[in-house]
Amino acid sequence: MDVTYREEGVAEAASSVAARLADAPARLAAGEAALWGAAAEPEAAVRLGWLTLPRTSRELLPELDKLVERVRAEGLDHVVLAGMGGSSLAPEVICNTADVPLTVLDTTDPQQVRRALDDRLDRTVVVVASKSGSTVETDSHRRIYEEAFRSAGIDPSDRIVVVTDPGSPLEQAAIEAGYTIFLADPEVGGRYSALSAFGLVPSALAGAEVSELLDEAEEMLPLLRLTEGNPGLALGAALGGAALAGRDKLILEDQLSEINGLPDWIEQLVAESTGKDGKGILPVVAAEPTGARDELVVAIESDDGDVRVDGSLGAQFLVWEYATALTGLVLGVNPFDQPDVAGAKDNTARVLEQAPVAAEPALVDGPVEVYGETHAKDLSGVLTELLHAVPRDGYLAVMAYLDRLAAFDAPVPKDADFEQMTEAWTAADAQTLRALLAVRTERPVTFGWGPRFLHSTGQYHKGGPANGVFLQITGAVTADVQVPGKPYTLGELQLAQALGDQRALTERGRPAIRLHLTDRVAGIAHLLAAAQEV
Ligand SMILES: O=P(O)(O)OC[C@H]1O[C@H](O)[C@H](O)[C@@H](O)[C@@H]1O
Repeated sequence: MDVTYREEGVAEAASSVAARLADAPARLAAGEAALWGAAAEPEAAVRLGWLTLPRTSRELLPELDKLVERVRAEGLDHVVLAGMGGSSLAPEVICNTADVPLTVLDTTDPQQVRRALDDRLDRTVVVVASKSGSTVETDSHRRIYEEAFRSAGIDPSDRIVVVTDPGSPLEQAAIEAGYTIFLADPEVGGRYSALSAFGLVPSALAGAEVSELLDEAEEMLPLLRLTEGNPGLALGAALGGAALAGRDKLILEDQLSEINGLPDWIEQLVAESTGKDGKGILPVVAAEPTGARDELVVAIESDDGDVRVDGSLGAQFLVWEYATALTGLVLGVNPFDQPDVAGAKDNTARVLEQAPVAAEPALVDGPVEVYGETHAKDLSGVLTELLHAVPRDGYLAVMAYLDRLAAFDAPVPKDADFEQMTEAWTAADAQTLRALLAVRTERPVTFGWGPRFLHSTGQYHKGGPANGVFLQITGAVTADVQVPGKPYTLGELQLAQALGDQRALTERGRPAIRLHLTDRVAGIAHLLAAAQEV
């Protein structure tokens, strides 16, 4: 694994924190929880298990091999993973990189959940992954799949595999239901769990060679003890040193990498670990560098950045975790907690408990309703206003509570080639808004699918520097899905999550506008057209 500084400023920034990090490798190797200060010590004391996962996770392999064999023998070839944040981001990268199919359910969008349910239920195995065992999205997916299996005459205990921490409410429910259970190491936090049962179980079921990941990570262990030639130290010093020097927007480039989708995983790790106490590093995924003075560009396997990081996927996981833990040390934050995630969750619960109040939109422009404080007269005016509201050192976050696969439903001309298909998908994709707005501002524009991002950048939005401006997108639900045993549907939960987060943001004085698409397809087209008029 190699970490190369390609720019003088980075080398200087890294060396400016070298003294502070000098004894960190030895103290980390000794598992010293006091490294991050007295306030963080109790949490750190039960959060350093990731340092030994390349060895300890091998215990899982025999049991996992047996499960994979059984599932194959039964002809179950559709693997669905229900899990949020740390419980699904690593398997997503592992499976994309290994080119094995995995359906990730980290959404409350009824349309997207229906897609998964309608896909080969008779050949589906579902991994329900939740460390805490109490995450509402994952609990809903479990209930929905249990009912779907039963209605199809399938015994859920033949099809549901649970990954959770010992003693969680999910473990209890799984024991009662007779599900196959993999217990994870409770001394590993969610976003540091790539090489634990959370990363390995779904990936192995989907067909990835997970023991190779452990080999790749294990090769790093001796290097991570060194003060010279330690890739984790080199990366942590660059991230932390650059952030202290004002370069706290981390542009992640992976266009030329054979690892597929690592920036989404890094995004959660860095945003949740550093974005708190008004400090932190904002990861920016899928964006072009703009050359702004607060940017640090890290490129995976390419020369397109200020820092170049080369290495296998298993090595990348461990080295980024190590680097992030050190970055927390440099910034003076606890890299193992997520103090501002709970607020949005509490607000969601409150919204669900209240009788629905029909709020009046501030403005309606075609199929798009605008909620929140605005003086604009139309949609492009709203977008202009938001862009102008971004502070000099700030960012705009676009958050779409929609079906992330909907763009692929866009009609493509008959006999279309790949380029024409891509054009049709891009024109129907909410993500395109990010790129359209990015060319109209000097500041970074991020994009997240809701509620997925709530378990990732959501922490930074609320806990990090107060310089974000927020644009939510929600959409009308035409075919909702009831959550069995709960008084709400997925559509209601999804909207409550958006409203809950909007409240959490506005309570902190952050500008937050919600655009509601009364017709999803027409709404996206209208919104993208409006962005082009800005
Ligand atoms: O694995 P779970 O307990 O379901 O948690 C899933 C996610 O929930 C929260 O949002 C945390 O902030 C994340 O770090 C975590 O990965």
